[in-house]
Amino acid sequence: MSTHIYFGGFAALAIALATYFIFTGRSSLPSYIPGPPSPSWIAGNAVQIVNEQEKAGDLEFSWFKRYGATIKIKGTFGTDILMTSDAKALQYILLTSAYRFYKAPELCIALDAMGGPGISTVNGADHARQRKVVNMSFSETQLLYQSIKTSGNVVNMDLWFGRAALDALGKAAFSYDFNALTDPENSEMGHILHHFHDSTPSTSRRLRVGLWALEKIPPLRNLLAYFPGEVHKRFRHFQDACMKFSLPLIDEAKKMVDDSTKDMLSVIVGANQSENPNRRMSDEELICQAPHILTAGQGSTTSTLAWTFYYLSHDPETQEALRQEINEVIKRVGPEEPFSVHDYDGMALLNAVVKEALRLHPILAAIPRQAEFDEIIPLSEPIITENGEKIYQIPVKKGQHIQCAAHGYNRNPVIWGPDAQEWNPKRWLNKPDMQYSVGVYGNTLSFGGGVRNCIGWRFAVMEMQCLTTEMVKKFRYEPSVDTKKVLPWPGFITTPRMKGRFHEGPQMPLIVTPI
Ligand code: HEM
Repeated sequence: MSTHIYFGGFAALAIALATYFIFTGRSSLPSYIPGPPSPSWIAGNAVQIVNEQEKAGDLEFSWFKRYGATIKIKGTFGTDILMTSDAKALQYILLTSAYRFYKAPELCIALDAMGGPGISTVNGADHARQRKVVNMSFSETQLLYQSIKTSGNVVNMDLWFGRAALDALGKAAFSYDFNALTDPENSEMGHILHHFHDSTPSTSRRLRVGLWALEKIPPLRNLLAYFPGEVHKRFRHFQDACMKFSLPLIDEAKKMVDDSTKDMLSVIVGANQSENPNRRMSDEELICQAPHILTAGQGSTTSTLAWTFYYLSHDPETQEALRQEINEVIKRVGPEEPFSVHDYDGMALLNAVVKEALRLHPILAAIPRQAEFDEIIPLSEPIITENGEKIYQIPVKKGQHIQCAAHGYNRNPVIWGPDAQEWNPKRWLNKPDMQYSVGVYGNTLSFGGGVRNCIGWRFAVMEMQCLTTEMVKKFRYEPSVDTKKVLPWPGFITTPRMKGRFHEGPQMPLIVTPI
């Protein structure tokens, strides 16, 4: 049976390839847009971004430095990709145009394989419908977080933050205890998520070609269920674990008559039931929200927190100033009183530290989009052609693939100044208004932008404010001998990993001393 399926799959792939090369032109973008040479016709520059750099973003920076803020790179089978770190172009693509640029199909297929068709992978009217219902859960949620425990002198802060972020998300999103902090050995979800992105090769040529084929020949997606690979098994395990805990919660929430439980999932279920029946999410759509919230919310917050403490450990002056800021709030509100949202938002240095870590380490290296119509994209940094002409607008055709470069924009010196590559939280203390609006928090691209920006950004910021405050109040941080070997690994999401020891999972080994 499966031999027939694979044979059929390969035959369809061969036909699609032949059709593609006969009927499509090779270059979809104007020839004056500069860009790096492609090392591979099959996989293009896209594979280089993950395979040929030690630190996420370095390669893209070298291209932007050489060719300008908007460039052309190559995707699978020689297709053109427009990659931009230009503020005006990003504002146009992500905010002004809303659903005229869809999330790129390649990414939706990969995310579907992880968590099924939920809010992160649907487009257009379906996205607007799901987003409306899911949005309510984020406006009503109170942040819950665990008390802090450490086990020794050198602590893998990424592992620790991963557990804290999972438990906080479990309580706030599902009123469910994953016991990642209290019983880490037996927390199934804790284990799955800590190694979730290990070897997720958004990297290899095979994967690129596979995603290309799945995009061009949708029936091939039915074969995914038979795929034997390790990564795929991990995703299936994750989806099964999500079903196990979320199905009973959804059933219970449907029966609830009052709205006393304010976790995200029950708010989503409740909001869905009060929706016009034609606009309601189906049970399948409801079930898929849990894996999407977990995959989108846990690793991202964990890595950002790990980098925040990496920089604080290297910057004792800021660490101490932050401790003082925390102590001033404690003096004002009282030693036993919890800080309010207003207190956290009023802590200038705390927010500067969180914004600077987010700016330097966006979780998604690029936010991929695809034009749904022919478009003219405006630029603030012109392309200068070989004969010196300045180009301020680029025409793109329906179907054009675009990469909104998060690293590139977040460290673009035209926007952030000559020290854009450096850790400098003070830049946020007196920051002038920016000319273009791109992102929701500090105007970085780290939470995306526009109609499908990060729905959990406020939750993530609160979580990072709370955990950073608690951890700085109680402990002091210094780099360990291994800290300098930690690199931002450019996988499906960027995670901190030890050089040459990627397979061990995300790590941030710091010396932690109780105060
Ligand atoms: C530091 C933490 C986080 C970062 C850096 C981050 C980043 C992002 C980015 C860049 C996107 C946009 C992707 C795109 O446009 O293609 C996104 C979307 C999303 N995020 Fe986050 N995120 C974080 C935390 C969270 C949390 C805590 C949650 C849930 C509790 C969450 C839930 C989501 C969801 C559901 C989407 C899809 C929204 C949609 O497509 O409408 N994120 N996130």
